[in-house]
Amino acid sequence: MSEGSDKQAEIALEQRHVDRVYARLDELRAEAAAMRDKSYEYGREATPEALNERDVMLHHANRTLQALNAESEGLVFGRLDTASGDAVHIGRLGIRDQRFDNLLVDWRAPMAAAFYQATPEHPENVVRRRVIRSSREQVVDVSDDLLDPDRAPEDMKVIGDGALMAALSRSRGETMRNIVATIQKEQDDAIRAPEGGVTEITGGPGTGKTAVALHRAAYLLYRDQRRLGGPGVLVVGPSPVFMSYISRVLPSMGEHNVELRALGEVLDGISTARVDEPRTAEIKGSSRMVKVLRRALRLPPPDEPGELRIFYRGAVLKLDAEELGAIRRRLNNKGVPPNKNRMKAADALLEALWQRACELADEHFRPDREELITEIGERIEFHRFLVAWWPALYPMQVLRWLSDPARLARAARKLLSAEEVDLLAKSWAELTEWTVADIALVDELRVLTGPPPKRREPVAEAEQPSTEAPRRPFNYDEYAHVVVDEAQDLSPMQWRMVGRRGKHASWTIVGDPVQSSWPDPAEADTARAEALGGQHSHRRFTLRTNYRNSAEIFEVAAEAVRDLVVPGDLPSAVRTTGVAPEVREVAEAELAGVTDEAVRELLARAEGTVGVITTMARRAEVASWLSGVGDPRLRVVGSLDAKGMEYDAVAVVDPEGLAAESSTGRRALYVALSRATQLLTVLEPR
Ligand SMILES: Nc1ncnc2c1ncn2[C@@H]1O[C@H](COP(=O)(O)OP(=O)(O)OP(=O)(O)O)[C@@H](O)[C@H]1O
Repeated sequence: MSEGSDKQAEIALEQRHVDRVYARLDELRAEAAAMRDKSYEYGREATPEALNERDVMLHHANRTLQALNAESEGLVFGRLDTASGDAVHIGRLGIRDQRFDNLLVDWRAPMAAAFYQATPEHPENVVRRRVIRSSREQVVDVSDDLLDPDRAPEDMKVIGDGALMAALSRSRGETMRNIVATIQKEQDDAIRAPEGGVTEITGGPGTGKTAVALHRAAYLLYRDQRRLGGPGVLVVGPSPVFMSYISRVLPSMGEHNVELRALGEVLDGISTARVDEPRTAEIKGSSRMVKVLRRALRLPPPDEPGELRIFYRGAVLKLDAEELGAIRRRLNNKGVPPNKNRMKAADALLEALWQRACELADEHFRPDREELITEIGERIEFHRFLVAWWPALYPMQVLRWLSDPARLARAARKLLSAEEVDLLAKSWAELTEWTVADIALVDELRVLTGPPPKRREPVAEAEQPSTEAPRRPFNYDEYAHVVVDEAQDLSPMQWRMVGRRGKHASWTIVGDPVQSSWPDPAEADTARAEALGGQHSHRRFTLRTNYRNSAEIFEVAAEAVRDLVVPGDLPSAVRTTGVAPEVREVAEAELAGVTDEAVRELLARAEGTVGVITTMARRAEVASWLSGVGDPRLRVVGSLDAKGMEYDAVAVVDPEGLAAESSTGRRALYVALSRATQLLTVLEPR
């Protein structure tokens, strides 16, 4: 038989199994739906036992349905043939037939581990590993690795090779796909590492860090649904664009109970994607801000009343600015969050008024302490004063007050330079929308001020809490596991914010120091260590193969940072396409026209997405050059939004400008140049 007809025969063989799996899947769906309907019946009886039973049934039925209804494409993707002659099919979920025999083994089950772990050197009882590729319910291809030729039966067929290469060469769509069929051994080691403590995954661009982190989340949820499922898993990533790009990976594996948040969306009730100029973001992210904010809270409110004057039984009791200042200092020194100190503030004022009354006492005026305190304490004018002098503090308002350079300079004395104060004050004075770096400051202030009285913060229209109520309590901090992607870019203030969400969590931390856009890694490391608390167990995995870029593209990207790193820090790209990137110098006046032309050419040549990456400052300008293109596969992004993203073809416009704009220079360029899977064009203004 020819290789072609052998392959058709093997495809037909697998199709028969796949048909059985889908038929059984239909049965299981029907059973789960029936169970859900039955649980409603139970509810009608309304006894506490029946209601409890109903809730358990309903929860179970809904979870099962959710898992069974996950994207059905590629449900069965692998098969292992063992030395003892058994065949095991591997899939995105586990399915048993009516006799309870395995029709499909979940990729996360121990039985499936050999699919990822077996190598010709250590075949682990596996003779042949097969990757099955399907389109909907139709098997279209099989691809085999023969791991143990000596133990293979005579008639065993081995078809084609390179399931991984085929997967990597395929064009990319809007969203990231799961990689369950082709997870590589070094990746699988990180995915299946124990849950507790901190698991750190590093590696260069395209080594699959994000993919591995998401598959690890799915794996951990599968292995310990009870511990992780309730408290939940949080995944934090750089931008909303990125979160949307990775949003389908977990649901495609049947996992819905994972919260995905960009750094500008971590705090409940407010979300932003706006970024500051690098220098401003750097100051806002620095841990010096903790002290600045602490001090800012101790300052009197901007419209603080200058004196307190109360008429009491013919006497005028007066506290002047100096006396009020001394009372404020004493209250501040107690270290209690100001919103929790409001009663104490009232008591301190009344006590000072009593002292004043004592000083004024004579034969006509004989004040009584209890009487004075009760009477003045109930007066509306006293309360008006208190509200103005010691107002309830709302984090966003406190931050907005710092747009006054004099006020900020007081809070930042000896912490920020005059130039830094100006930059920050200006950024808040010109505020139309909060920035991503502000969110961590607002979160810090939330803790420092303490909870304000239960009245909605007077926020501007754009900052109104989103109407979509979070499923968990506001600013929930009980996640059982937190995944941080692109961790190299978190500022110290952002580490503090994320750390608050995982007080009792185990962690998966994913990043690449070489791609860092944070200028002071040591400061961020300290904040990170604090955020992770006293986690003792710490394991580290390094991924060394770049699966995204063609070798030709990665060669150009690596050039940008070659002299900044040791050779071992750069991954090796495994796939050659024979297509060299195009690097062109263009006169500035012609840049718009040439960009338009180059992008149209990339769209014509690439099957999937095309990304145009430029400086943050020129984003809108470059987008306007391309407004006539009108192809939904085209994306124009600034360098920061390109973090973690991937496109089939990329045009990098103004690479030198991009490096110059970032505080980490060529590292930012390295990120931009390493986004393409197939084609890269670089346009450098002359
Ligand atoms: N084992 C694999 N099989 C198939 N595709 C893979 C595999 N590993 C990684 N990929 C693909 O390689 C690309 C890069 O993966 P990913 O985005 O996770 O890399 P990364 O290390 O996070 O990159 P960066 O640091 O540049 O953000 C993705 O398209 C991913 O699906």
